[in-house]
Amino acid sequence: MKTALTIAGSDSSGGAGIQADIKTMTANGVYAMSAITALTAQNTTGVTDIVEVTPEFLGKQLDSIFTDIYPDAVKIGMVSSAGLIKTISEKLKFYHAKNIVVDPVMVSTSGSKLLQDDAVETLKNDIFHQAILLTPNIPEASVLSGISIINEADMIKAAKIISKEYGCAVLCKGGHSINDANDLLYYNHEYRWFIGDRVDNKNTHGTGCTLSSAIASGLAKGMDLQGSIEFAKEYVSGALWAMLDLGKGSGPLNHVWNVYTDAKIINK
Ligand SMILES: Nc1ncnc2c1ncn2[C@@H]1O[C@H](COP(=O)(O)OP(=O)(O)O)[C@@H](O)[C@H]1O
Ligand SMILES: Cc1ncc(COP(=O)(O)O)c(N)n1
Repeated sequence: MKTALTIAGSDSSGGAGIQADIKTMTANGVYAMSAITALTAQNTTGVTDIVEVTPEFLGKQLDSIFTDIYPDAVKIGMVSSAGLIKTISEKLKFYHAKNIVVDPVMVSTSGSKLLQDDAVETLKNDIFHQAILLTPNIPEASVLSGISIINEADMIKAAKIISKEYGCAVLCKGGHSINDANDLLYYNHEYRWFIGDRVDNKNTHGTGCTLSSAIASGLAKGMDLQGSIEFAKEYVSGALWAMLDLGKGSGPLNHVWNVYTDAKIINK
């Protein structure tokens, strides 16, 4: 069985973060492991508190994982603060981690800050150049490129700037755009759109986490980057189409829509 690791924060409501990643990897036939950066007290309406682990403890989680069950791919999500990012960077280098997908999580759908302001520079300098792919959403791509993004041409411009700066592929996700949910991949002077019809579903908590961990699952299974993105986009669209409706706010996706094919039965 192929293996994947998520380095991210825990979401007590199970829709985003570590929980979304483990569900995604498992539903797609990959053995999932986790190194937790922070615990969030969170539900579909918002985040009420965050407790970070220490960099030392995060380092021990990563040592335990890499010295035993080596991951075929690594997904990085909420990393919270500079000290934790430094530890992640050192350990990934030390263990020659491969197929690293970085979702530069900054703010939750519900509006809470998940990355400290002074940690953005550390994330850029210490992690990005180790990645095969960065998956910013539109607000994150805007912060990282320094340009405002209001249309698809801006998405291309922003992805190009980020890709040139860090020497890796960039997938600018279009979930926050007013048009269809089209995602833009830029790498090596070339770009490609991954087209997705917008699903009319207010429950989008965890879409970004789910997409990046599905991409990591594809890479772990030996698919190439574009094949992994195609597969991940289909998986997220299916999880939205399944129309799970839980919680009082922006609810979670149905991560097992592809395992139990009758969505009506599992949504009961
Ligand atoms: N309503 C929607 N219908 C279809 N796809 C969506 C919808 N909202 C988001 N997506 C897709 O979900 C993935 C995550 O995108 P996005 O929501 O922009 O990320 P984030 O959760 O990081 O803000 C992307 O592939 C995006 O196109
Ligand atoms: C622990 C954790 N990690 C990531 C997200 C972002 O997910 P979303 O943008 O869908 O709120 C989150 N809400 N919580």
